[in-house]
Amino acid sequence: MEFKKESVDIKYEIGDDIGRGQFATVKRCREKQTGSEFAAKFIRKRRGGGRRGAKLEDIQREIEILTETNHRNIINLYEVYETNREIILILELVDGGELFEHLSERDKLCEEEASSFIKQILDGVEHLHSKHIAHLDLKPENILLQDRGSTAVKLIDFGLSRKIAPKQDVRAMMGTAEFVAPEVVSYEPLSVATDMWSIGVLTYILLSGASPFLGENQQDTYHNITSLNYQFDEEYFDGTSELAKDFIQNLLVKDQRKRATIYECLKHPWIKHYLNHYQS
Ligand SMILES: COc1cc(-c2ccc3ncc(-c4cccc([C@@H](O)NCCN(C)C)c4)n3n2)ccc1O
Repeated sequence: MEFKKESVDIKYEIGDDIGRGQFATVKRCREKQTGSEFAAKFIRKRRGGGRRGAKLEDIQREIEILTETNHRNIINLYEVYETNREIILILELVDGGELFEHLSERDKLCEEEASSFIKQILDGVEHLHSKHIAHLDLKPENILLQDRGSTAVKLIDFGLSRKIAPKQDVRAMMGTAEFVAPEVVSYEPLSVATDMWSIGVLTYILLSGASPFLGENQQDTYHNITSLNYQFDEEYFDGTSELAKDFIQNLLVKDQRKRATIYECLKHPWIKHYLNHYQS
């Protein structure tokens, strides 16, 4: 995708902030010609030897991934602008807020609803994994709802995503402690299976409102992850089906080769069974 050099203000009216990343701000914007609304992600470029700002190669990686993907559960990228200080991504606007803001109004979801949300996340992740793309930052704030009152899910923030060919050795220490897989904590090779662990953590939280590995501090959280220190507390999981727990247990597996794949998850009865009752 070409990086347009003219000012973004010619075509778009820039609105309020809707979200912030490490080196980026996401703002609402409106195309002047049509009145259509979009999200504009302003990413500060790293300049000189400094550490502030995003590396151009990381920005380009997200753009390549967003350009290659085309799926209803993955955010759509329309245009890219470049100034000497910033790269600006013009993206599909997602107005429903974070899935977990929706959850916080409910404390926890019934299994049909949780299964429907997870099914949509699985559909988006299946599209990524079929192209050997790992998201590597699947966490609640990167799962948005299309509109208020909608149950349509969109995955955002591909800032840490990587194309990882099978057998390729990619290591990195990144992501948010609560959701990272043991191989991230131990700085071992990552793969698309790293996303599957995060889906296990997300499912656990959607069903219980509790976070399986969260400790007093990052150290404790990492230790809980590498020692598989989690349980289905009766206090939170009373009444949760064995199928749902089996789905989670197939994902919170230390050896990534033994972890359920996206394809196995899509065939799991906890996903298939509820599909009939609760079309997303
Ligand atoms: C943050 O990085 C990305 C954001 C987006 C993106 C695209 C469309 C879009 N519409 C709305 C949002 C967005 C981004 C961040 C936060 C929020 C908002 O839901 N969070 C509300 C804050 N909450 C704590 C009140 C909404 N986005 N974010 C896409 C790619 C990215 O790498």
